[in-house]
Amino acid sequence: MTAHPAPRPGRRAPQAAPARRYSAQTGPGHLASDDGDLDVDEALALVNEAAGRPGSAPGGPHPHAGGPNPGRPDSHPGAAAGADQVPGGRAPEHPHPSVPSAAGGTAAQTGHKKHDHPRATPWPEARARAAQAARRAPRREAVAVPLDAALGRILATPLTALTDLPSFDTSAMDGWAVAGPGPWDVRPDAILAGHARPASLADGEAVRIATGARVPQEATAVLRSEHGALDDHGGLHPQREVVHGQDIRPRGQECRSGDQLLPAGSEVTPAVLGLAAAAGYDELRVIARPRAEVLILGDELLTEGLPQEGLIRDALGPMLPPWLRSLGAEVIAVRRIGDDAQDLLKAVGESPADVVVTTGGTAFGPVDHVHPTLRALGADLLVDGVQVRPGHPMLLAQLPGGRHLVGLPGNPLATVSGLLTLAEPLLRRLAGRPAVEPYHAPTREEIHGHPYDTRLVPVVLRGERSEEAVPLHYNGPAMLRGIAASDGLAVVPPGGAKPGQELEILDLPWALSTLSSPAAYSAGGCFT
Ligand SMILES: Nc1nc2c(c(=O)[nH]1)N[C@H]1C(S)=C(S)[C@@H](COP(=O)(O)OP(=O)(O)OC[C@H]3O[C@@H](n4cnc5c(N)ncnc54)[C@H](O)[C@@H]3O)O[C@H]1N2
Ligand code: MOO
Repeated sequence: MTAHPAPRPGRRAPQAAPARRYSAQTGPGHLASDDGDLDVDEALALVNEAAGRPGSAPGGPHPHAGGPNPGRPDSHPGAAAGADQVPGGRAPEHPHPSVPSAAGGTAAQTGHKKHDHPRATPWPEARARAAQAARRAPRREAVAVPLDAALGRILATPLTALTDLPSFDTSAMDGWAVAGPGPWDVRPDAILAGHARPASLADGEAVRIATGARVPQEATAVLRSEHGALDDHGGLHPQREVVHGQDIRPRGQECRSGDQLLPAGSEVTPAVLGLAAAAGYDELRVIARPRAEVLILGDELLTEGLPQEGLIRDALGPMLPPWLRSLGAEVIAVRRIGDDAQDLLKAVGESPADVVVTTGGTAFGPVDHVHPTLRALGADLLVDGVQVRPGHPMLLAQLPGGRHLVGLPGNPLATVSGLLTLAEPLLRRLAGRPAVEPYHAPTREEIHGHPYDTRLVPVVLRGERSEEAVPLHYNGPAMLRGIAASDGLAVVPPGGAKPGQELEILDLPWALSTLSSPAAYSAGGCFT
């Protein structure tokens, strides 16, 4: 993917609604820091401050934020908007028939006033609640890790120089260290990088020196090899004017011992690793990663081979762990639970994870055990359904002890929707990572909307500066074909979007990395 348009300023999170509670459980939760390390919020505030943006939670007030859900309908054809949809109203170019959108207008236009899921939370508020849940979670500890394990982690303490840099006066060039005005008598020895303190240099003397070597205290300049000429008697003559101090890097030029190089809350990038090593670090104190356990539900899932006899391949076991890691989590286990209520209860109840992520079983079918499990455990339902398509049965609960459970719907694109809506803000915050700045792009085509719910539609970003979002086919809840070829998900407000309308774009976590390329689009265009 190419560069994004300039991101819009961050937005503030609205006040979260009170949690719906299965039983009288009190959430734990504080983030007060009682030692020198910063807690996650403090670190985030610092990073946001350094970046000149207001403290923001993902999915703050949203242009399409609905008010409280008006009530329960008997039924409405708009529910079909959760089914396989065709952006722009065009027929999909694939052999499987799609259900055409029945939600081509706003709620007012279609006469629908109610929602089929009475407790569903508006999409922007669901994101804000997930971020807020992380703020109330038990404080994340700081851990010391060796440099080679710190990549991608978040600094729990400022990176403070443990030494002056450079730590001695250094030659910036290969040439001669000279003392006083030339010509100079050249000494026979040479000073190389890594050598201990060099012999002193008398006025009128020069000595060969390598880049990075210690400059003798008496040296007044370094003359580059290409700027000096040797005569037959060992005399060195400058070929151009020599300025006092030239090509000497004085000790402490970059920093003094104790200087703050980076604030707490910074992400450890390869460059930060290099800086930390140069500044004397062997290990870094970083925010502990939230531990996630993935529970894959469903008796119909195969882990290898071709789908057969009504069984299908598990698409989520391979997809979720790397996705969760890219959001800052440590994935401690991926378990296949099947459709057994007791197994699920035991697995969730005994999980040592900070965040249990389940797939499937969120709806109300005969073997959908997530709700009964949460009820049995006395969990607080923070989000129970979201006004978003696909993925509306997704949920977020706080388990006793302050752990969280993200219930992702089983339809694979609905799973992605749940990941971006609930898991992303929760894990990002728990991991101490700053919220991603929202950005927008105009849609090239009309995109049909759901009458009341937000839609998340896979798009590619076109144009030299990725300034235009092009919706992709194969965006049905059970399909991954569109998302696999996409740069991100467009947030389509209830009622849909007209050509040219600016839409928020949710990045995929790898979209900005070197893994990303617009090749999927340019390779054939069969997805749009
Ligand atoms: N009566 C209603 N039924 C359903 C509704 C509804 O509102 N009323 N909502 C539908 C929507 S929308 C979704 S999304 C699903 C959510 O269902 P669950 O979370 O309970 O998921 P399952 O029923 O277990 O599975 C749904 C679907 O996804 C397939 N699946 C599950 N796990 C995987 C996996 N690991 N890899 C690939 N595919 C997976 C599963 O086979 C089903 O086809 O509920 C609708 N029903
Ligand atoms: O439409 Mo469901 O929400 O398939 O995800």
